[in-house]
Amino acid sequence: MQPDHNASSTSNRRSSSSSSSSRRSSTSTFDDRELVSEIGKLRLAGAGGSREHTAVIPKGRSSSSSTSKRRGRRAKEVESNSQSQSVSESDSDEDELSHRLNPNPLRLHLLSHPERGRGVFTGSPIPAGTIIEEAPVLLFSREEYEEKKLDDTVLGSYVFNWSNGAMAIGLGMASFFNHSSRPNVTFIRNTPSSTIRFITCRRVEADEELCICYTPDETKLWFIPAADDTKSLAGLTLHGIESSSEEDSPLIPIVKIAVDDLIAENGHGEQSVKRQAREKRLELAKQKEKERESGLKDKLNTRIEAYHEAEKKRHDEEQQQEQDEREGRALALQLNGVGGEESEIRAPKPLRLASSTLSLRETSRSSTPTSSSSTPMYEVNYPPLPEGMITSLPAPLHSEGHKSKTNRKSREQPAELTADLDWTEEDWEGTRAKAKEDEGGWGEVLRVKGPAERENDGDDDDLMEVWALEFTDPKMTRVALNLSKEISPSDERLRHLKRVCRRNENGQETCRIALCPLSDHSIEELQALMTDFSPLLSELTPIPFNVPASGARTQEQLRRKHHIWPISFSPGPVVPSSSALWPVARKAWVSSGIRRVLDLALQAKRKGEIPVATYCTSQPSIFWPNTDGFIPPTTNLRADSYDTRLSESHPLRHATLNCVASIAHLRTVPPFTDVPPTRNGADYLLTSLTLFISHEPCVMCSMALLHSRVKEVFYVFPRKNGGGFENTKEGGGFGIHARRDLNHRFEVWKWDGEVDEQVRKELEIPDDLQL
Ligand SMILES: C[S@@+](CC[C@H](N)C(=O)[O-])C[C@H]1O[C@@H](n2cnc3c(N)ncnc32)[C@H](O)[C@@H]1O
Repeated sequence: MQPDHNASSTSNRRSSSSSSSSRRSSTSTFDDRELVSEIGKLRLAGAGGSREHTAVIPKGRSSSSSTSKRRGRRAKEVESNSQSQSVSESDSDEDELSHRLNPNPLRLHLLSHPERGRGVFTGSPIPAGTIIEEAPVLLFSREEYEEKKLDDTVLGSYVFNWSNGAMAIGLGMASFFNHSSRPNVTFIRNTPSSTIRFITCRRVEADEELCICYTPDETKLWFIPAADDTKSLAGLTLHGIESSSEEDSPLIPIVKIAVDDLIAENGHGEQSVKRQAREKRLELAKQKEKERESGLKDKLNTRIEAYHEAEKKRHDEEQQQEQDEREGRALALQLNGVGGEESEIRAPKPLRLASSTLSLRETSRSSTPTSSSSTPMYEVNYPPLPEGMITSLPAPLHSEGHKSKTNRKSREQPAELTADLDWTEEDWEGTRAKAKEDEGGWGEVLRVKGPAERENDGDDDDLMEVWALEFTDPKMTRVALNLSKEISPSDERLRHLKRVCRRNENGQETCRIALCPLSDHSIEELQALMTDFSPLLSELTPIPFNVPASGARTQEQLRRKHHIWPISFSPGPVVPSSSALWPVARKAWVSSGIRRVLDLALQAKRKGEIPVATYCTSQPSIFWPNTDGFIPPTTNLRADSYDTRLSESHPLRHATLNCVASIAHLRTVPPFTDVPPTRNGADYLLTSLTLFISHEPCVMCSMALLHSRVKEVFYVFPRKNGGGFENTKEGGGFGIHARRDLNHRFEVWKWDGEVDEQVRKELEIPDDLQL
């Protein structure tokens, strides 16, 4: 048994163990029990130094009558001693006495399971946290273990990994705990005392098997684990308590016949038999899996049928209910002395009230001009609702209801088509000239890069630190390279780097191998890994080395960065860092948008609002990008808005959300109604539109913009806390506009030109306010 360990040596063991364990069951049960019994005695006599309960397996085979008498006596002792076998049991003399009288209070015993072989079972419930056993171990050094080829013997299935590569055979019950992926017993190795402590990790019921987890990774097991049913006792053979013969065990014939058949058929050596036995087992396992799958299919079909039946029942009930209601209404009409045509009642459909709460009133037919005026119309009057209770949801954004009246409080900012930006190229040139004169004025904008853009653009000369190995002996290259692939296989952060860097330094070729980012390991960890990997590497010391943080997108970058360390070259558009290369017209247009939102924010402040304002518009067509996949914006669609949380006493009336709502509303009125939305609410889309905003939006608003598929955003004042865009290399901020893990990206630009000091002061807002 090699819990969570020794993966390398399990594979050669796999072939042998199950068949050997089965044969063991048939031949060595008696000896095992004897051994366990002796250990039990030793420990009870105090030789093991432990006073915890120890399983005692009676020596030899007794007659079944004497066994059952002993069982009966034991059961009584257990009952009189109660179930309190927990770790915190008191140390009194009385306990000692009861312990001596009752050597197996947990009524542990071995049973043979058809698939798992022998296992430890309990006759009484055991609370969680109970120490089952403190088992002494026999230790083997790894060399001794491998040299003596213990792995190829029966013992191979019973070893625990110990510390420093040593292996241990657990005595007592330790060797008989079978594996379960949902164990009820856990174990702790105690190296100073060379013992393993087994403790229940949950309550164990009477007659349940006690199992430990050999390894959480079941692919490392050297046998095919049987289904996890620690409670199934059916057909099991008792070991130790009742007499058992080899033939009793259902395990023995199955495997024995399999192995014997193979020997008879092939006459090959032991290895071949083991291999074929394993194949046979695999076949059996596959067959079982098939059976399980077909069982699942059956179950699924049953569930589908049950679902259909339930659906049908529900449908029938609904029909019945509707029928009842129709009859009830007709009756009510008759009682009120009006014509009983059920089709004339106009009751709102979704609300169902008991018919006794209904009253009818006549309404004027004139409200429905298309109906004939001869027949009176009736509406159902519901009892009055408590005052202030909202009786309907706000109408969907793209609906008649929204345009006419809604139950929402009327908006202070009705969605209106706002004025276009007022700009000319001359303005820009003028402001630039003036800016020079005054050393102020309007300036450029800077690109705010999200994490996905920074990874790709290769537009910077940033460096990152890695651990590298440096050597001059070319023979080291292979082993060092293999180590680097082992330490950081396909590491995203190193994808742009070539692993090997060769340089001719001072007339000698020096080779460096990049191992991993510096932060991944301490030097001590790395050295330990290197020594483990190959003795050749133990002579080298890893050094921290600066390498380019990204690959190259242009020839110029390649030349520059390659000088430091060889990197990959993936030509492509570089994300510009500023507006410096833009046409003057676009700069002028953007600066007028910025001016607009600052003016609007000042107006909001005058109205007593939080001074944050937005302006959303489409780019003039002369700026439309000439790229595949560009969807032209809805031209002339423009809205502006500011924060109305204070005036509307509504926590969600942030400037950005107001602006998205205004655009959505505008799309529902002429002249933007010609293209109906594909689905309800699709009007919220800001596809290919540009948004100007005075302050960096909060995370919620940034997500709303992402959701709305905005094309680009310009803002003036960054946020210290809680902004959705700014994202530093050190990991601050969210960079919501360009993340690998989100499904839309948009450009974000920050105004880097002058802002009048007075305006800046007026528009200052506390850092902790969400915008
Ligand atoms: C440490 S021994 C456990 C006692 C063993 N059942 C016996 O009869 O001696 C480990 C062996 O038990 C068997 N075994 C343990 N857990 C099992 C499981 N969940 N399913 C099938 N066989 C299991 C395997 O043959 C394994 O090599």
